[in-house]
Amino acid sequence: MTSSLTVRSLSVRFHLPGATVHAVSDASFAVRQGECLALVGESGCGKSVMAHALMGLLPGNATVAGSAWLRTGGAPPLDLIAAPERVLARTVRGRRIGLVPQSPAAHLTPVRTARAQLVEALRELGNPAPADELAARAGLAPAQLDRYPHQLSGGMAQRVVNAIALAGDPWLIIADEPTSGLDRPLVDATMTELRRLADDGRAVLLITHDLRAAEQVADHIAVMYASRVVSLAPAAEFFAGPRHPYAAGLLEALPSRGFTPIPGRPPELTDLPAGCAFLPRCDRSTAACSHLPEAGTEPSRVACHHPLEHHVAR
Ligand SMILES: Nc1ncnc2c1ncn2[C@@H]1O[C@H](COP(=O)(O)OP(=O)(O)OP(=O)(O)O)[C@@H](O)[C@H]1O
Ligand code: NI
Repeated sequence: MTSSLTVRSLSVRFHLPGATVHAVSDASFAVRQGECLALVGESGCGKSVMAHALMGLLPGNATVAGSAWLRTGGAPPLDLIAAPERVLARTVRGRRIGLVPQSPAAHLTPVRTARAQLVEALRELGNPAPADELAARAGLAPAQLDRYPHQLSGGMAQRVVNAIALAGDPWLIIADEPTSGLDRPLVDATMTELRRLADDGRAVLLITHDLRAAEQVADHIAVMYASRVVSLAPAAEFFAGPRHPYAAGLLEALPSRGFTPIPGRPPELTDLPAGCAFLPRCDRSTAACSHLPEAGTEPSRVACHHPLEHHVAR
């Protein structure tokens, strides 16, 4: 059986005094063996919260609903949302799923060298591979590993956490902005490495603002807007002509496509409308849009009452 992660109707709420943050709403998608799914969307739309929900890393004021079934060869299927913390800690985090955290510097211990932290991860996860080898794959020279976190540039710290995420040889790699602070050649190298991991029979969930990087590596593109996955499409289709007006807007905002920003701002996640959250920014909206659009069906899903036509030959 093909290994996969299948997320169904995942919702995450944060309870604050006097307000509820709707960080992830009714998200469904799958990542299969050999595939890379890129998750894109503006800052604050819920991408990292989704990653943390899958890893069991949400804070105490969060409630989670839905399911996320992890099926990988040999091990019994596991619903990451229902699984006890003990099981996630012992069998999932670092082992079946490796997370590249979004803020590398915050995840490194200041008083120990990068090497000490990578060696510890390898030992804990029972991986006999030499630290230098893992580091080299992440684009780090052995001498750079001997530095303390404050002696690392942002790009080097990024590469250290990328290497640590792979220390347990995980089946799924969730990479949350793995290229922030990296220059183009290192972005390309990181994407090549992620592609290699997927091609080796693993799976990659890439969270990124960098659509150009996503285009290099992803098989499918999921777009989040205001806590919802509003579009999910094969990458070739997405880049040829996205059907969701928000997805189209994201592409038009790229420097290579004219740099036209989407006017307006996303709504507050404490105060989401009942209908389409993109309505106030959308030039295709009608009265129908005050009702929530259906999520659509795979392989090319578009949660919109008035999707754009696309002209890709099927
Ligand atoms: N512990 C928390 N308590 C309350 N709200 C939170 C908490 N953690 C995250 N949020 C809120 O959840 C929303 C989604 O945040 P998230 O970090 O997932 O965004 P993101 O899509 O990853 O953005 P970026 O691209 O900037 O990383 C934000 O509005 C954020 O303020
Ligand atoms: Ni984030």
